[in-house]
Amino acid sequence: SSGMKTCYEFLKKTSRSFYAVIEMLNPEIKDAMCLFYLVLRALDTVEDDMTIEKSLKIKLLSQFHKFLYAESWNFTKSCSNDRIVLENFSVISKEFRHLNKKYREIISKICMKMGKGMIKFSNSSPQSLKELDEYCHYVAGLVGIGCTSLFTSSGLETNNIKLTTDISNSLGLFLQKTNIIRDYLEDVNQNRYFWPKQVWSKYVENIEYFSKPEFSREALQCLNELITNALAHVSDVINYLSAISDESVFRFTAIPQVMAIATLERCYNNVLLFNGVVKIRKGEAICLMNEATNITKVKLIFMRYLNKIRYRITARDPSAIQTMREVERAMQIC
Ligand SMILES: COc1cccc([C@H]2O[C@H](CC(=O)N[C@@H](CC(=O)O)C(=O)O)C(=O)N(CC(C)(C)C)c3ccc(Cl)cc32)c1OC
Repeated sequence: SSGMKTCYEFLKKTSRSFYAVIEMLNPEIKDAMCLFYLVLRALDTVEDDMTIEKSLKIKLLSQFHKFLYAESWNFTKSCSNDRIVLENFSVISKEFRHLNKKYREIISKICMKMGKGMIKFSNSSPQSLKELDEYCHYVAGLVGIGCTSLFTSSGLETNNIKLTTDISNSLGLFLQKTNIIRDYLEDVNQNRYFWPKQVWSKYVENIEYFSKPEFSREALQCLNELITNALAHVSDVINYLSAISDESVFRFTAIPQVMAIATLERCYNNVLLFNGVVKIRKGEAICLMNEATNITKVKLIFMRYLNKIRYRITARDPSAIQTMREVERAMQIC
């Protein structure tokens, strides 16, 4: 339909690389996944927009799942780069209402839970590793759980006994923690602090000090501790991908995960993260997209990056033993 074509245009504008990945999906769930992504992007845009007055933001987050059924609802007061999905939300929600009921129920339930979780963290960022897991569950783990429900309810993935809520949650946490680790400088520059205080306060008095050269040793120690925490999810990621049977679902799910392990490896013990953005090169990303076609190749990709991290672990790093343990545990699964 023309409405769906417009939605794919929105997807292309909000995330070129993810647009390419969704394009590969089985036609049975392609539209549902495109709309799921756009609806989540709209919700995330509300949460991210610091110009929206607090009480209005809380109302929007708690009501969001109902806007899916509010025919003409749009939000024109956002100044975010992704405001296009809010200003044209009525186009997205119209297509959403044409989806099969089983997909609509999954998407609206995830939005309701995510909105509630975002409200819970609207006044304070995660203070501990436990709160970081809780926050990441709300903004990313629920996405993994929602995607898994779409895969299984579509009939494309039948052995859903292995695709449990817990390991689906881990896929989201692995991606979100990698983004939080990678985006240290961008977030701190916007006064957004996702690195838990209980961790960074072991190394410095103020998280901004990590960008000062005289604190680069402490910065690296904190960075390596957070990367070690993220690596604990790798075994769930590999177990999840091992249980996928549909080829297009496999690629759609595996590509972001291999990007994440490559990003974590680039970030490990890398002081450049505190004064610039550490991203994998375009060429490497394209290679990874083409390589992540089956579980054997994905295990080899993970082994390659886990080995590169292992060779860079230095004995004087306080997390060295824990990092080695997580890397070896992950390598055993691969
Ligand atoms: C089984 O679970 C999944 C299977 C496949 C893909 C994703 C996951 O991958 C993208 C991949 C993506 O969107 N990558 C970005 C690159 C970047 O963010 O740097 C992009 O391509 O723009 C991603 O990052 N997020 C955002 C969250 C991490 C918050 C979940 C995301 C947002 C909405 C949806 Cl429907 C899906 C995803 C899954 O979710 C875990």
